[in-house]
Amino acid sequence: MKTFDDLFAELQHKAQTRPDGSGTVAELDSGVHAIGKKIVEEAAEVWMAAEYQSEDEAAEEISQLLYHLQVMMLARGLTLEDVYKHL
Ligand SMILES: N=c1c2ncn([C@@H]3O[C@H](COP(=O)(O)OP(=O)(O)OP(=O)(O)O)[C@@H](O)[C@H]3O)c2ncn1[C@@H]1O[C@H](COP(=O)(O)O)[C@@H](O)[C@H]1O
Repeated sequence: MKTFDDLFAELQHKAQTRPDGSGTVAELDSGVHAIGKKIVEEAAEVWMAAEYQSEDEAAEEISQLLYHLQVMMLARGLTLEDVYKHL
């Protein structure tokens, strides 16, 4: 099973190698403003799923929010350590 750290390493690699067809590369190219809007959209989906949908659906929405947060970290040049030091 993929962990948060595994996904971040995968996304870092995608950002560096920029493979064709990568949604991550496309999202990074869309910029911080667009990524921020995606985070807000996904956060709302987490809220709605947590209130009205199943546990699995809520978990899926949370995974998508975590993904977009990682894309934002990459867009801003942040590492896992930069974030973890605040936990
Ligand atoms: N974990 C994710 C992941 N979670 C969410 N998403 C993106 O978030 C979208 C989900 O949003 P919604 O369900 O709200 O669907 P949507 O609003 O219709 O989506 P859009 O129209 O906005 O694309 C998906 O379409 C993906 O674009 C993800 N995209 C990629 N990953 C993983 O990231 C890695 C790299 O992916 P690529 O860069 O695409 O190769 C792979 O391991 C993927 O599994």
